[in-house]
Amino acid sequence: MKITEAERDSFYKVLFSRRDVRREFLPTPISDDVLNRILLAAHHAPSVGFMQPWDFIVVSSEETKKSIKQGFQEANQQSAEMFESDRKEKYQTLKLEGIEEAPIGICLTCDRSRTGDVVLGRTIKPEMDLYSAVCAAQNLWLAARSENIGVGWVSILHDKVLRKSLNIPNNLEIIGYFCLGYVETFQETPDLERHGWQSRREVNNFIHFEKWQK
Ligand SMILES: Cc1cc2c(cc1C)N(C[C@H](O)[C@H](O)[C@H](O)COP(=O)(O)O)c1[nH]c(=O)[nH]c(=O)c1N2
Repeated sequence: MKITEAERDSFYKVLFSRRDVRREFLPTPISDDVLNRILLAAHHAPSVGFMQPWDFIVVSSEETKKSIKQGFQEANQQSAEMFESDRKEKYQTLKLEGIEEAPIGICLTCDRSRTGDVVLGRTIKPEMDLYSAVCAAQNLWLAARSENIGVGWVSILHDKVLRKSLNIPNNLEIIGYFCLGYVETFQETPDLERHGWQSRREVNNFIHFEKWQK
């Protein structure tokens, strides 16, 4: 199956207009059909040895979101302390989650023993299963964007908060917690760039030919 030029352009449009969303969420519900398409897209990510090591825990309960939000607030305070003066002040002005505003949260986990101990492709580099689960995260993010749904990855959370709130067994690795919701608009530039925290760097600085160069 060949991709037409128009389809290619649509794909890049989705990819380049994807944003990490924390503040623009609308309360509009996400239908089961839409959610299922997004989760199916995530499930079609590549995975080492075709392990498919992921689970997706879909959260819509306000009470659960509240307990996760509380965990975020604690972790965020702790995180702010790690930055020096000016940076710390700036950090405290950033909005770094949309846990309660987003109609749906999804926690992505990785079952490192899903297909046994010895896995094709993971024999030498054991972290490959975690990377596979992250591929599912990216698929989810892009599929959501193609549905005009914003996604925000919240990693300022201790695992124990998610384990307790979502009943996640200790043998599962927690990859991430994602906030999903329709948005009024997708910003053109990342939040961190618009708020002067970090800008996009020039891609040519990171491309090397033949050998790595300083
Ligand atoms: C693994 C991981 C973890 C996080 C993020 C991303 C990724 C990949 N990002 C989002 C991040 O800040 C964002 O992707 C960059 O700023 C670039 O912006 P766009 O995603 O292009 O909008 C993120 N953002 C945020 O507000 N709170 C968070 O806890 C996190 N955590």
